[in-house]
Amino acid sequence: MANGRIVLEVENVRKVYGSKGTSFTAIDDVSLTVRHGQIMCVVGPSGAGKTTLLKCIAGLLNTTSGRVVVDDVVVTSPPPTLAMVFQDYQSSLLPWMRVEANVAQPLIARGMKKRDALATARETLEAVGLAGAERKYPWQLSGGMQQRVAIARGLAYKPEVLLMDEPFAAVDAQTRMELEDLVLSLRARFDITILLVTHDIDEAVYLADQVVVLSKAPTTVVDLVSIPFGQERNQIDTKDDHRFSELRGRVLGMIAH
Ligand SMILES: Nc1ncnc2c1ncn2[C@@H]1O[C@H](COP(=O)(O)OP(=O)(O)OP(=O)(O)O)[C@@H](O)[C@H]1O
Repeated sequence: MANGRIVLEVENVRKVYGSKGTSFTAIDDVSLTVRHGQIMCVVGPSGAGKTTLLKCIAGLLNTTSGRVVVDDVVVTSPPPTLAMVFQDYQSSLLPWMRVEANVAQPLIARGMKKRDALATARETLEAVGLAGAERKYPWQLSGGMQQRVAIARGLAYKPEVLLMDEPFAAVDAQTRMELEDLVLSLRARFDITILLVTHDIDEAVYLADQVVVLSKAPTTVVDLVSIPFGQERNQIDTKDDHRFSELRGRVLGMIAH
């Protein structure tokens, strides 16, 4: 895994909002390299430019300078091999569409036949633990289940890279742990690469192969911390490992200063 090919490169990205006089430098200079199959977690103080960075990677915002390369292609618009899952699952799902239609809709928009899109949607819903919920409406599901639908929607068109922006910030602690374990299982099942922004240092250390620590704005990379737990992790043993608390302390120390 550590030797996987590079699927995402952020090269000296700088992002300045506004224009002269009222400009604000959100990102000063950030470079990252993400390899196939990795989970990379991005942490940093509030306002550190984490969402700005994800939007630049997703092709939703232009960089001021520097560039993002996904699958060897320089990003100038949303890359077809990349999907994004947001914290606010309610606004990413359409309330008047059944769950399976919510997942199928982006596939149909890309030209897949409706029947095939629905079949793929059902398969993906099964993979995120939602078999049986296909014909429900999003508002009939719990918050955690709605976020699973949003994840299925991102996964259904088989992206190379999944970007997640604080995906579990709006759910309770128990659901959060279940969703974290879902992320670990999806990495293995879909053979994807994941870049996840979180405020939760425990979550970052639990999920990541590498944790990127950002400074406050104007943002730079303070450190890149390698996490040595491999692919097999569980909420009890991994968090009981003495290295877990050491790594958490190290990351927290960098954010607090
Ligand atoms: N459209 C915009 N115009 C001007 N400034 C902006 C804009 N969007 C974000 N900013 C500023 O850029 C900085 C980084 O914002 P961003 O949302 O990327 O940070 P963040 O690390 O995701 O924050 P949080 O952890 O609070 O979610 C903040 O100071 C924010 O106020």
